[in-house]
Amino acid sequence: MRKETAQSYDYAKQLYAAHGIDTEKVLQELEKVKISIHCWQGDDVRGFLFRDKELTGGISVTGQYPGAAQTAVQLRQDLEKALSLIPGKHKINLHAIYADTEEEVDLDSLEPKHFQNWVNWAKEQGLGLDFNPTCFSHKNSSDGFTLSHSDPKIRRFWIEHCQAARRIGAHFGEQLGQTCVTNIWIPDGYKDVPADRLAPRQRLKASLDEIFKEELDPQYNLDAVESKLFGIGSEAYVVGSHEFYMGYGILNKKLICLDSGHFHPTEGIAGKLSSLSLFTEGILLHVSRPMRWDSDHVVTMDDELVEIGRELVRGNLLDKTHVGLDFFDASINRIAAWVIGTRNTLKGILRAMLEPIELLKAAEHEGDYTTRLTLLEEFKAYPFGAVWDYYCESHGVPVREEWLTEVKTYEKNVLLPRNS
Ligand SMILES: C[C@H](O)[C@H](O)[C@@H](O)C(=O)CO
Ligand SMILES: [Mn+2]
Repeated sequence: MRKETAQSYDYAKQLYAAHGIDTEKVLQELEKVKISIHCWQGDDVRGFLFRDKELTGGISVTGQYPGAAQTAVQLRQDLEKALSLIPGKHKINLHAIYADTEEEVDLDSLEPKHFQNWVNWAKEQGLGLDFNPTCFSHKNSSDGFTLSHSDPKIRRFWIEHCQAARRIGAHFGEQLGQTCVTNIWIPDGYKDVPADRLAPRQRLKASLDEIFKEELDPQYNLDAVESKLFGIGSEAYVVGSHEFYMGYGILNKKLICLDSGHFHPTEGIAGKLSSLSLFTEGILLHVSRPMRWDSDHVVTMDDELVEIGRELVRGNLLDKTHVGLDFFDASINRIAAWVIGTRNTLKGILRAMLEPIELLKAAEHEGDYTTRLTLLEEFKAYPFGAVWDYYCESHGVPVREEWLTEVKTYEKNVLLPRNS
């Protein structure tokens, strides 16, 4: 441990201790937080199954930064690099299109064997895996509808894909000894105001009932459902809205996924966590950064991230919440994107753990809002960065922006040659 890191940490430790905050305990708690890092930042959501297919489903990646992973081997190599720059042990979130197989296989016929290379790798690295059926970028989703499609044949295809995905998820959980969260998101919706909002929702509900009919051991697989307000081409109506999935998830004991980019442009998700936690089996977060729309910018230390961290920590919700990321930016180095977004998410949680929660709650309880505001504001300048640096260094990962040098070297030696 470098002298300056240890000294700054000791100073910070004393400052926090004066308010009853035990930084050693806080870091033990932070150690338990696993972030589910989405693989799709590494290759702009292309996957390996249908590489000639354009990205559809009302989502979009912009930017032309060189060095995107072209193969599963490259993607794993890039993830390893990113993981080496992030403190703690985490999970990797795969989409079905990331099957690593020589076989020509369609989404409805996917099996665990098509992901065995991922499982072997995750075992070697001590990582967990999460999973998602890919209900977009496919010929059967070309008109924007999948599980709520009016054609029963198309619906059947997507039902079978989601059923297959859950089995793959359970396989991950069983093989890796860490529960896999399998999350269903579909793009279904209309560009313009529909005449019938109900029928597609009835069909979606029936499809989900079929998908979840097979009982899977919750120790291996947990199901989640993800809503959205609008996408490109589904501006007027999305079948799987927040209200739809909130009802479905509560009634059917599924995790509800909140993606921070999937609500009204000024609506945050932090304030929803306490309410949801009272009624749901659990929550899945897709921490993202919407800019004017669901633009999936890299997560930064903005007010929303700070609030999400606070709600998770103050409400003791970390045990009930699976914290995943969801952004894809091709205008910057993709490994840097993972590192910035994941380190920020951990830092947001750490910052919240280092606030004088009991003092704040007591002040609020007594109606002493002056003390509440004073503490909140003064703690913004407390040296949480010194505690973070200590955490990074004690985990053998670079402190502060030092990690960038490693990413730049990797870019020169590994990423840029991919494009030559
Ligand atoms: C790749 C997508 O971002 C992901 O499946 C989904 O979670 C989403 O957020 C779509 O907007
Ligand atoms: Mn999402």
